[in-house]
Amino acid sequence: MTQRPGIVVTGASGRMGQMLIRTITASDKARLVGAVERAGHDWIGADLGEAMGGAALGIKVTDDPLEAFAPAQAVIDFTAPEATLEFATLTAQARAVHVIGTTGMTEEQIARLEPAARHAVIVRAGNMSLGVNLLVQLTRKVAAALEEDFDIEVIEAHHRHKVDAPSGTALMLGEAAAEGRGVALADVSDRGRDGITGARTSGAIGFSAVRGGDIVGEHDVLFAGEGERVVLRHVATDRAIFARGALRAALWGQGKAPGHYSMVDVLGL
Ligand SMILES: NC(=O)C1=CN([C@@H]2O[C@H](COP(=O)(O)OP(=O)(O)OC[C@H]3O[C@@H](n4cnc5c(N)ncnc54)[C@H](O)[C@@H]3O)[C@@H](O)[C@H]2O)C=CC1
Ligand SMILES: O=C(O)C1=N[C@H](C(=O)O)C[C@H](O)C1
Repeated sequence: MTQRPGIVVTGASGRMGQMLIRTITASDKARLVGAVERAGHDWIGADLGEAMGGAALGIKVTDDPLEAFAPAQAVIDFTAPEATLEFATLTAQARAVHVIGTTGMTEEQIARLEPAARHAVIVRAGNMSLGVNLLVQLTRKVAAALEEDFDIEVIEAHHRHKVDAPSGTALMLGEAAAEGRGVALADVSDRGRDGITGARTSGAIGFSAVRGGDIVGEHDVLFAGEGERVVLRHVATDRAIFARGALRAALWGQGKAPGHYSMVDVLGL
């Protein structure tokens, strides 16, 4: 029997890091082989399980990704843009699959992933859940079916700790709506209205972000016409949906040709 792939989680103490660790340790398809946190974090050197308030796991949290990635077949990374860029280089050197959930990356930062994707598999998505990736497909179809007199607005809500806006998911939905309409999102995107904005620009795709409390993640794509509205909605109530998707991506990527893939590839949508 082939050995279960060994997985390292970066950002181990984070909201997603801890959810990923629980998901991987509960899985019979993968092994957790390492946990990385940023230098100076008070978990460095501690046993991961004990740091999470449970039984020892026999894995020490480290701030040395090079050493941690050496035995790994996959790295699951939900951290921050510059950290993810560093991890991409090191994951490619280890020839491991890099699953990237980090959002808030600029176009320039995304382009900097390409050298790594020439040597290893990268699976990157602003949302790893099955439901959102289905919603992306539906958004493209509805946008293609409706005329431009239906105004498109993407409305998202997240917890008070989220640092980027619009969310990665909102941008995926906006991209899908723009593709459905046959336009480039950069040409029609309308963000952050404030003050005397003037009337809505015809053909714009608008974005609004709500931040508060412990909201896991909610996304509406509103198609507002004269006399009717269509609303496509996804509501996440448990971060486990993202962790399950990320683990699925790490397993899917084993043995695949190097390249930059998305959850649409993983899910076969
Ligand atoms: N694609 C998806 O399905 C999802 C993506 N996300 C994204 O994942 C990212 C993390 O989200 P949360 O877990 O809520 O944030 P968080 O702030 O709870 O966790 C981030 C963790 O990364 C660590 N970190 C930062 N720099 C690091 C470095 N250089 N080395 C090692 N660790 C480092 C931080 O110390 C922290 O523990 C965000 O960009 C968020 O938008 C979140 C949920 C789902
Ligand atoms: O930061 C979060 O929490 C989430 N981030 C992702 C995003 O930016 O869309 C996915 C999910 O909505 C939760």
